[in-house]
Amino acid sequence: MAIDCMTNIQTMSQPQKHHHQDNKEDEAPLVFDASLLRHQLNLPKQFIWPDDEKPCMNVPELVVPLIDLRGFLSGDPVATMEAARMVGEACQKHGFFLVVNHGIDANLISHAHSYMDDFFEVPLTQKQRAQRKTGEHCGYASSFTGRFSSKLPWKETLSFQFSAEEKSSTIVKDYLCNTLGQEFEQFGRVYQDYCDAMSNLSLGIMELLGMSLGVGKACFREFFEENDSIMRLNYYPPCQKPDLTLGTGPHCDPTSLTILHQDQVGGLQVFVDNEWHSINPNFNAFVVNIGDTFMALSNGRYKSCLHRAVVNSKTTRKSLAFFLCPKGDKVVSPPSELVDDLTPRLYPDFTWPMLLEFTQKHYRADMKTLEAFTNWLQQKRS
Ligand SMILES: C=C1C[C@]23C[C@@]1(O)CC[C@H]2[C@@]12CCC[C@@](C)(C(=O)O1)[C@H]2[C@@H]3C(=O)O
Ligand SMILES: O=C(O)CCC(=O)C(=O)O
Ligand SMILES: [Fe+2]
Repeated sequence: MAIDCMTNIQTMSQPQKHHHQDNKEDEAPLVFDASLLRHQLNLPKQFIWPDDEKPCMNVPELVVPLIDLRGFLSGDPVATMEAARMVGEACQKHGFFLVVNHGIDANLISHAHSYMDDFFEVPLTQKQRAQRKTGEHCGYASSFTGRFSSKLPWKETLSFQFSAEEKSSTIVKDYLCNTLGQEFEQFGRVYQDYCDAMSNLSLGIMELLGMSLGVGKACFREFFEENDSIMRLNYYPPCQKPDLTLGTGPHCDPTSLTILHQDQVGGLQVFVDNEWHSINPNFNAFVVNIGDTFMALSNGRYKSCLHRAVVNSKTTRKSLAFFLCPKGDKVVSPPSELVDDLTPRLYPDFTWPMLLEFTQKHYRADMKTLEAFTNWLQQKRS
């Protein structure tokens, strides 16, 4: 069956029912164990996506600027202005861009990918030591079986909290060691270093975003200096029917800025101009995208764009996602320079924990999240 790649946005904007609301009692809870599922001829129905959301594999490549950060990182003013201009242009269009010469050690990136196997290739029961609990966003999740009962993603994830509050925080290493055991100490160290590097890089990108919006380089850098971010390891096992399911369903990141590193397999797609486009792998580059929280901080000038990941029948795919989030007590409110009679406030003040609570409890994040969240806040406040 040929599936039209022009997706029906209306369908994707509906809030999704939670598992406990629509799971039939006579159905055994589903467990995503790739080592067992790969021997089944057919996918369990929960993984089969509706026709208008099924993936298309051969999609056009998205034209995204490749932004060279070398000049910016070494303090060259001309190169910095050019990088800021390119960032601004991409963020007004779709919110996705690539950065190269970003200063992150290639060995650290390689280790961050290879250490994923140490975790995801152990038996399910061992991974479940870190089981993500309902209502929480950290820990191990095999698909999202505990949260949703349909349109399940073909993936496993391990997520953990990062805090940039203290200079030498070991929050990532401690969490991983404490939940997975002492044998994961080196594993913990790798992701602690990786998160430290990502937090640093995101502060640099915040400078460029501030310059591009005409509010100065310090504005957003200072706002995010004490970030409480989320790191997620995405592990997509091969799937016998990749044309029926998705690795990550269409969504907009509710967070502020995402820095993603994908391996050489490919699968990331972005919805631009009513069509899905691929962002092809490039080991030297990080894929950066604006999330809903930054869209609100920019008073809607910069876009948080719908994206998804497709899977394939041959190879496991891995991606590393660092989701920059403001510290919990920071009020998300656009700088006054971005608000005037022509461009009045689009969203009310909020804090990141409020938006996180909303998306976790009430909504699967999509293009209408901020609108739905605004209505929910207004109802709650009246
Ligand atoms: C299915 C989903 C998981 C997610 C919420 C979402 O609806 C789409 C975005 C996902 C994400 C990415 C950033 C971190 C996270 C906690 C968030 O706020 O949005 C996760 C959500 C999650 O894992 O629950
Ligand atoms: O794996 C990918 O390429 C995308 C993952 C993603 O969008 C996410 O984790 O929010
Ligand atoms: Fe995402």
